[in-house]
Parts: sequence; structure tokens; C-alpha cells
Amino acid sequence: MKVALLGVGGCGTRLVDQFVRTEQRTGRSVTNGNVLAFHTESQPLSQTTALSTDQHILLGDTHPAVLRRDTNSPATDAQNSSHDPKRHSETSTTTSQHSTSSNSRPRGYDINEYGVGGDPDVGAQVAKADRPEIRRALDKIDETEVAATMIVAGLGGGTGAGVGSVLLEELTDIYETEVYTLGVLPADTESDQRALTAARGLRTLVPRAASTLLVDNDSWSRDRDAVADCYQSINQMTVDRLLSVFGAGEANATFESELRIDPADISRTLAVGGVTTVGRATIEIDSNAHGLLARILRLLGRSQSSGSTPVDASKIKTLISRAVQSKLTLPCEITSADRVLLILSGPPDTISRKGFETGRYLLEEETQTVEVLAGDEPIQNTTELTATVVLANVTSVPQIDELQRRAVTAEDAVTTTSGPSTTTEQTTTTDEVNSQTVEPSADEDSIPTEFDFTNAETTSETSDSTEQ
Ligand SMILES: Nc1nc2c(ncn2[C@@H]2O[C@H](COP(=O)(O)OP(=O)(O)OP(=O)(O)O)[C@@H](O)[C@H]2O)c(=O)[nH]1
Repeated sequence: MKVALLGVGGCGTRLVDQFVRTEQRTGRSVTNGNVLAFHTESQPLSQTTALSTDQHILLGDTHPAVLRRDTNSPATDAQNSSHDPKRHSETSTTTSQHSTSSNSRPRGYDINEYGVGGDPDVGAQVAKADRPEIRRALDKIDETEVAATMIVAGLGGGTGAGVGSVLLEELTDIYETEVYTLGVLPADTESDQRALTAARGLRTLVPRAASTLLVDNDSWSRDRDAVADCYQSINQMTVDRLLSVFGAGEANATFESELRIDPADISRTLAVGGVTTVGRATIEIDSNAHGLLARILRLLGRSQSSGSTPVDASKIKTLISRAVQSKLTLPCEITSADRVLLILSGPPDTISRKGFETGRYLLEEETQTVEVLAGDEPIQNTTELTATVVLANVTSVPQIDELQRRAVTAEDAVTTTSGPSTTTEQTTTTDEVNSQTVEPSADEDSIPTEFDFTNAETTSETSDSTEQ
């Protein structure tokens, strides 16, 4: 299934850049070059290696609260300096030392000095003010080449949640095809303010997106005190899963397979909406039958073997169990999934019908759902068999409940220092996140009502500064 990827903010930019690098390295193509990166800060854009400058969209040039890095100062590694959890807490209430109008930013959001300073309301304002530029950038996406679009962002980020939210609104208005989101949840060691931004980002994105795939930074960090050091590996595991899901059915069809995955199965699985999580596990298979030497011998006619030794059904069962039990992008109670998709990728004919049916039966049993779609993806030149499992519309997710709890703490802290919030209750459980419906915003220029990130005082502060 061909998909356009739109990275937003630092996290989104790094993820889409890594996705394109992986496409280039593996020779697989999902995006066909339909990739853009939106940011309010230039450095993360300039640090991409697989995207061209044409694919960089820098927003917020005219917004007074957007802080630009001094181009004469030595470049720092944005990833390590801006996202060190310790640094977040140290700088969370400081004001910037740089000469801009960053004083117009509401208190408590200034957790990354540059761009929108972590404030999703400013992010949303910037995106609304720069709508013409966003539309011009979207013209670069060839809608006829892709079946869907995915917005990719760190949900704890001011740019990710703020700009991402407006971008989603824009895309769902103009695109006929599905718009998915991929959101990264902040780690426990990050500030509660990031948790609040992410909780409200979820509340905005999930009901509007066709489906929201979530990645939990906490579950994938080897070192909880240095989560940013794990971004590279978390990003690669995310990219590998995305490529397994959307790349399925796109591989060269030299090898026919009656079980071959149909891209329509992917959209059908995701069509239930809500929160999606993806598991994946891999095993090495008999390298004698499938390895390079065996393939060369077969090509030279020196081997009669077709190389099609089916993998044991019990091995496939173990593989799928591993994929759903411990390797989900967002851990959840798997029985809460509405629909399930299983993709088995590996050398042609390694997956026997028996192995396949055993795998499907296992998933039906473990997830207690009869809506299990399944298919295989024959891949040449590999000695690995991979099981990818997509669990759609999961509703029992401890990490989201914990995020909501932290969001309430952060909101209470803001309310205590700034007076009562005028917004309605804004934090929810996973069930509520999934079931909420979105009212179209009445006024084109207003922030969607469900995306009210700040209390009345801070909202009016930033609005005033925008109008100056
Ligand atoms: N997995 C992963 N998570 C990241 C990465 N960069 C940031 N994050 C997460 O995403 C959140 C938002 O960070 P950014 O994307 O850099 O923030 P932003 O959207 O650019 O906006 P600001 O908050 O204003 O900096 C962080 O709090 C982390 O939880 C990354 O490269 N990989």
C-alpha cells in the first residue's frame, strides 16, 4: 500500500528521514518520494540526510513567539540537547535567554527553547497562520500515487501536537483518501507538561484520523534515564514495523502466492479507527535451503531443491506469540482489539497453509476476535521469517491511562498557578479517546474546540501577541 508520509516537529522529521533511508537501503518503496517534513525550527530539518531541501517546510517565520536559533552560534545536536528529560525539568519554567519575543509564551511550556518552545497552542496558531504555505507544500504530494497519507509526530511536542493537529484538519478536509496518524508518546521521565500535551494531542487526533498508530517511548527505551539516547533504535523499530505493514503487497510479485496479502486488507483492518498498535517478531530459518549459496546453486542449475521448505507450524505459532506478547509498539490488553491483521513475510513458499492457519487460529484465540485477516508476503534474498501483527482499535492501554493521570497532575498545577481553567474536562481514558466524535470547527481561523491546550489566561496572552 503506497502511503505519503508527513513528518511534523523534531520527532516526526527524524522518523520520516529514517523511513526514506530504510527504503533506500532495502530497495522497498512505500512512499514513492511522497514525503515532507514540517517544523518550526530549522536545525532538525537541516540534519536530515535522506530528504531534499524541497521537502523541508519551515513554518512560523512571522509568528512572534517562534524562537529561531542564532545561526552564528555553534550547532548543537538538537536531538540530545532538546530532548534530554533532565533538561526538560530543569528548563521547564525558565525563560529563554535569547533575544526574541519568547516572553509572550505561556509559563510552563518553555521546555525546548527553539521553535514553538513546546507550546502546542503556539504550534496550532503557527500552522493556521501559515495555511497557504502548508497548502503549497501539500501540492508536492502526488495523491494519485498513494492510497493514504500518514502524519508522523511526537505527541508531547509543541510542533508535533499543535501543527500536526491543524495539518490533520487540513488534510481530512481536502483529501478523499484515508489520513492516518503515527504518534510517539512521551516517556515517564519527561515532564508532566509533555504528558498533558500528548493527552490533548490524542484527544484531538484519534477521533479525526482514520487510525492512530502509537509508539510508546517508555516501553522501547533500554535506559529510562537516557531515553533520547534510544531514539535512533526506537525510530528504527518503528520504521521497520511501518515498512512491514505498508510494504506488504508492494513487493515484487515474481512469486505468486495464493495467500498473498492484499493492500485492501490493511485499510480494512485500520478502518475501525481508534488506536492501533503493531507487533513484530523474526526468526532465522534454515539458511541451507534459503541462503545465498543455495540460491546461487539453484540459479546455476546445480541444485534440484526449490528452496521451498515450509517452516514448522509450531515455529510459526511461537513466532506470532512473540510478536503479540512482547513486541507491540504500544503495549495493551490484546483482547481489547477490534480487528487484527497478520502478515507473514519470508522466502517464497516457506509458509505452509497449515502453518498459516495455525497462526491465524492462535491469533483468533489470543485476541478473542474473529476479525483476523491474514496474508503472506514472499520476499526474496532473505533468511528470515517475520510475523507482523496489527491490532486495531485497542481500548485497554495502561500507558494511556497513566498519561491521562499525569496530564491531570500537570493541568492541576497550571490551574493552581493561573486560576481555574475555562476548558471542559480534557483528559480521558483510552475508551473515551477512541469513541469521541469531532465537530467541525465553525470558524476557519479558530483552533478546533477540542484542541484547547491552554487555559483562558495563556490563550489570550498568545492570541494578543499574534495580533501585534
Ligand atoms: N521515538 C522518538 N521520540 C522522539 C524523538 N524526538 C522527540 N521525541 C519525542 O517527541 C516529543 C516531542 O519532541 P519533538 O518532536 O522534538 O518536539 P516538537 O514537536 O519539535 O516541538 P517542541 O516541543 O516545541 O520542541 C519528545 O518529548 C519525545 O517524547 C525521536 O527522534 N524519536
